[in-house]
Amino acid sequence: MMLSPAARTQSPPVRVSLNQASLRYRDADHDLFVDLNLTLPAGQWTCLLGKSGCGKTTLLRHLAGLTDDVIWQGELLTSDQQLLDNRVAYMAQQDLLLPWLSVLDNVCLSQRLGSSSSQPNTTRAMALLEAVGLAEQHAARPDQLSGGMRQRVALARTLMQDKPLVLMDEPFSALDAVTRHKLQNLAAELLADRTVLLITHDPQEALRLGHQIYLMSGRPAQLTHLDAPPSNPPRQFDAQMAAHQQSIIDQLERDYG
Ligand SMILES: Nc1ncnc2c1ncn2[C@@H]1O[C@H](COP(=O)(O)OP(=O)(O)OP(=O)(O)O)[C@@H](O)[C@H]1O
Repeated sequence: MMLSPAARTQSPPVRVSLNQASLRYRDADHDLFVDLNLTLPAGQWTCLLGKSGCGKTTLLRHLAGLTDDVIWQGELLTSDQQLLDNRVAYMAQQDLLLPWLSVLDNVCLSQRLGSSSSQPNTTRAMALLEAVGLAEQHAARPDQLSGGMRQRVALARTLMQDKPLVLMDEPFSALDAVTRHKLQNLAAELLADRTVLLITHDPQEALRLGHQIYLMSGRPAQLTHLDAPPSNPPRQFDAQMAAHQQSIIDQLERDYG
């Protein structure tokens, strides 16, 4: 079955801006970031790199509305002036699959939990499972799967949701190189018109997928805009990208002191 981007049932792509954002965990003795500015252009992918612990996941969770243990200041604006509530698909670092549901039911979960009274689109869910290589495992429980397989289920569940803002925290980290390449292409295709923020530790992945790339570093953390290739993602990796990758690694290394 051919998979196409989910039928758009919502408003056009949304631009999301964080302005002068400062955040500190209530039990921490320092700010994680201060006066941070970030714009996620509508319908484009933004990739975020940075040393472990610098605050990337916190930033993502904050955009997802999942931080209640923080002191926060700043503005979170959308181009349509609507709140982000219920308009965010969030793929966490942990796969967060429900152990008592089958793989297929996990993929359909957001539709089951949503306000819509319509039945989950199991045909699309099965097509997504086929695309991530797990159609045969649709009736399995998550604990019967490997870590990489579980990550593929979580990705299928994210791609199943029809949300204008998609936040993904290292979504391809547990995959082998060939599967990762294939699923990067699939996600780029199916989320082509969404506003995406993707965290990755892999400069090559950021260069393949990002319309724009940021490096988060320091304490309090700052964002540095890095050049992304001018072509449209997903990009093929070539000699120019390899040179680009090395310059990103050099910049990342500076944060390790
Ligand atoms: N609930 C919490 N309460 C207090 N401190 C926290 C909490 N969650 C995270 N932190 C701290 O905030 C800092 C940033 O954590 P965060 O998970 O955002 O980093 P990260 O850049 O995503 O790291 P990684 O790349 O390893 O996932 C870390 O020092 C972490 O210990």
